[in-house]
Amino acid sequence: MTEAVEYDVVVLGAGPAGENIVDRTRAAGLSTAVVESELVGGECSYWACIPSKALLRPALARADARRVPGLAEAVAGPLDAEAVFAHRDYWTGHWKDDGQLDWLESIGAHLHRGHGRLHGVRTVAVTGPEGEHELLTARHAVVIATGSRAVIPDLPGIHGARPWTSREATSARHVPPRLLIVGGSVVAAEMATAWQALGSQVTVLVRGPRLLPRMEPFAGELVAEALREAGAVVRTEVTVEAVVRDGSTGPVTVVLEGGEPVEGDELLMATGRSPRTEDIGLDTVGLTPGGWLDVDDSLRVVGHDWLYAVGDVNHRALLTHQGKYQARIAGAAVAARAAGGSAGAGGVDTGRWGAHAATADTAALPQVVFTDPEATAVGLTLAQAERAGLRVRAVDHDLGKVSGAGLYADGYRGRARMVVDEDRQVLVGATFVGPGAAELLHAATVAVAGEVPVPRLWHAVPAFPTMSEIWLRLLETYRG
Ligand SMILES: Cc1cc2nc3c(=O)[nH]c(=O)nc-3n(C[C@H](O)[C@H](O)[C@H](O)COP(=O)(O)OP(=O)(O)OC[C@H]3O[C@@H](n4cnc5c(N)ncnc54)[C@H](O)[C@@H]3O)c2cc1C
Ligand SMILES: NC(=O)c1ccc[n+]([C@@H]2O[C@H](COP(=O)([O-])OP(=O)(O)OC[C@H]3O[C@@H](n4cnc5c(N)ncnc54)[C@H](O)[C@@H]3O)[C@@H](O)[C@H]2O)c1
Repeated sequence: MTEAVEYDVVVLGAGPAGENIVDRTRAAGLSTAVVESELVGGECSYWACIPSKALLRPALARADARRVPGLAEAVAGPLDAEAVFAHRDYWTGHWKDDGQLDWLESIGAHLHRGHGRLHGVRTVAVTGPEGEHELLTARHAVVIATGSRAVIPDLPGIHGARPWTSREATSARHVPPRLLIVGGSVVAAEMATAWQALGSQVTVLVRGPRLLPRMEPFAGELVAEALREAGAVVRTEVTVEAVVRDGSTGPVTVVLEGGEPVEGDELLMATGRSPRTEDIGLDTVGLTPGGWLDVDDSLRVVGHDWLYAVGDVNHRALLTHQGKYQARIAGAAVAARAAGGSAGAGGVDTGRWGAHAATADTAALPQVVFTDPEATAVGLTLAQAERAGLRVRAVDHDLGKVSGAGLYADGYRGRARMVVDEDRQVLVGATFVGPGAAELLHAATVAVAGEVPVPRLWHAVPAFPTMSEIWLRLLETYRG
């Protein structure tokens, strides 16, 4: 081990959350090093958001075009899978991180390639690609941004069956004739949409009663309906008991409870994530390896005033934009504390919606699921608001009844809901499901995070004829 190199801040993991904390702490004038064991840009850039959206965009564009009179006939044919893969490969930078390295250099951050582990308080040990060792110390903070990985449940036969995880599902170079997907949440719904459009016969095996269980029930129902119309099989309330695959290239069989076999050519396990914390030296600072990291609202690990955790690893919200938000908040908090501010005193504001509190993680969390139809939501669902003890009223409206939606697509199908806190007269949640609904979401995020009073929303006039007129219909329904 060579002599320790000292920085103000050391970041473990250069995914979107890690990159953003580097950016914020550098902007505050702190010296920052980041340790990365794979590719700078993280899961999101190479095996998650970016490649999945590159695969989905042609599928959604074709679905939209097929609903436009005068255009539908021109897009009746199959997608050109090779061209779609080439588009995906371009967006992942062909799984090289050169572009991100240029950016790190341009902001004066130091990259240490290798596997990082905590080595006691404010210290990180790095094992490089050739087995070389480095020791980094941090004057102010160490930030853990090591993300998450796919979980494969321990079913009989599963490992010999070489299932796909989200990594293979986003980077595959061939279209399997039959793709089985186990899971019913976001990865399952998006990958079913993409691969069915690319030409696979997709079967989704959902343990629960519907797709997208964290959203309003109508979201999963509309997405399942559309998947079925596209030719996919969506089965709910089924339990997978075992997986069988003989040989290296043969078909794979999923055995359901009761013994029913379901055969496919590939199997995607879209069954959730676990934190990458089992081998990052947590035990050297009194924390338990392998778990999600418990943080306060300024993203500081509970009980450690020098240790922060941002992004998936803290389990507050497993979304890129939210990890980046946390990184902006934590970066500002690290800088304020380094400048001498302390909690409750000058410079550090950890109150609700304060500069150093990630309040939106719990009060205004937005998500877009890029299925056909798109399923988008911010804040609380009706059920979540009721569970939180709020006195709420939900109002729904058919999105297809708005002129903008009708013009967008023939036979437009979609639905919207807003959840109003009756005591405070503000929105605490909103959901829009329909083709093109992704771009409706941010207005709702502003209304929820801004706690805009419902009477004031009447003065936010949506342009005619856009889909945003759904806001007027929701307000009218609410007024009765
Ligand atoms: C298929 C799929 C699609 C998704 N699509 C979206 C989407 O459209 N929108 C969205 O908001 N979210 C999406 N997500 C979620 C999103 O990918 C994650 O929330 C996001 O990547 C988390 O960022 P992160 O920086 O916390 O972690 P990661 O992106 O996982 O990055 C962590 C980095 O840390 C590195 N690392 C780990 N351990 C060490 C160590 N010991 N030493 C050094 N380096 C280490 C890793 O190599 C990695 O580069 C998707 C997820 C999946 C699986
Ligand atoms: N567009 C987006 O924003 C986007 C896209 C993809 C992923 N993500 C994020 O990535 C994270 C991971 O997504 P995900 O869908 O992999 O995980 P998830 O945790 O959202 O859902 C996992 C699902 O798998 C099911 N499951 C678990 N074990 C099972 C088993 N043995 N048999 C059958 N079903 C089982 C669970 O019931 C659950 O519904 C999520 O937090 C998601 O928000 C976001």
